[in-house]
Amino acid sequence: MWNDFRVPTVDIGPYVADVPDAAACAGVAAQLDRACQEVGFVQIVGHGIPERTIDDLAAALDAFFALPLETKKGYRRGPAENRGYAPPKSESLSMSLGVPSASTMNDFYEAITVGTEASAFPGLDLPETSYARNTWPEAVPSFRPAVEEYFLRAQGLSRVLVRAFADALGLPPGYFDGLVDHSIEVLKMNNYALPESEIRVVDELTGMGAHTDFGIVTVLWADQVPGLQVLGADSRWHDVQPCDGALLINLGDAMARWTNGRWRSTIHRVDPPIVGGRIQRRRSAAFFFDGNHDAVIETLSGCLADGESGYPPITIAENIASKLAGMKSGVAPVGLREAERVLAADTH
Ligand SMILES: O=C(O)CCC(=O)C(=O)O
Ligand SMILES: [Fe+2]
Repeated sequence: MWNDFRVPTVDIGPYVADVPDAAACAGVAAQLDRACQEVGFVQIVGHGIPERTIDDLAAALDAFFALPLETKKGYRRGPAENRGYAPPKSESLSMSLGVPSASTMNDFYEAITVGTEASAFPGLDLPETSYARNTWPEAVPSFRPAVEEYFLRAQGLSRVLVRAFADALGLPPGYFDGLVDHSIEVLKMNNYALPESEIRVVDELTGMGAHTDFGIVTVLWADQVPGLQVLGADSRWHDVQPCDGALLINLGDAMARWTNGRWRSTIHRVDPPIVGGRIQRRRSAAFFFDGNHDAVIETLSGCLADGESGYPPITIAENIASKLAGMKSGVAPVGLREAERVLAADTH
């Protein structure tokens, strides 16, 4: 495996501080700019999210996924609503890029998803499609408070990150604030586990298919079980595991579109981690900070190449809807340039 690849670590502490120090923030912004151009994945330390909050999230996730499958299935929602429980093999992430998986089998993760509801913004009359009501699993009473606490923290960190991104891109301070003040936010908690009986077909199994994330930035908590792989600029897949105490972040489609590809919406996937012939259970929680549903993503003037952009304007909600249709219903979006990158990647 190619060893030059590294996910840079950035201490976001100066931006989280009560009284930010301008020179320290400028240093952080410069590091972010470099990391976002070269890799599109960053390990964030100094994020200020208490260890206890993260431990409680992990415990909530464990308690939920330990429920019997039939109980969990009671929390399913329709394919147009990005909420509730998704059983193993009910979704295919590579189809969000329009790329069918080689095995034609869906991804084996199971997930439960919650997000910001329209009722959080009573004056705005937000559409239920992007801001659907949540289904909380009442069978695990500790789930909701633990997940809500983490959700608020991840939201706070995302808001800090987009302020740092504006600085890193040389934009006016707070440039993105008006585009994220009623942001679509979704926390997708993933469990990669399989019954013993299914392990024989391991060659055909995909934990989560290759995809880019749909929004602005994702805050990704993952345990340290291997499996996550990132497609580097060298067209090879690289294993990524978070360091102790770090949260991964990665950029989504909106950032690649705004910057005309200067910043990378990095393709990633999850392979089944197999140790001693057994699939190891792995858990993650991806907080997607997607931006206002009605914000138009149009390439920043400073990022046009000879006045041109490779990406036509699109609203945040339109982009997400086309991706979800691929992932949940198999309706492939067409002509996505990232699909070519997946097809060109080294197959190992
Ligand atoms: O499980 C992981 O580490 C990645 C999850 C992910 O990429 C996603 O939910 O979009
Ligand atoms: Fe992802």
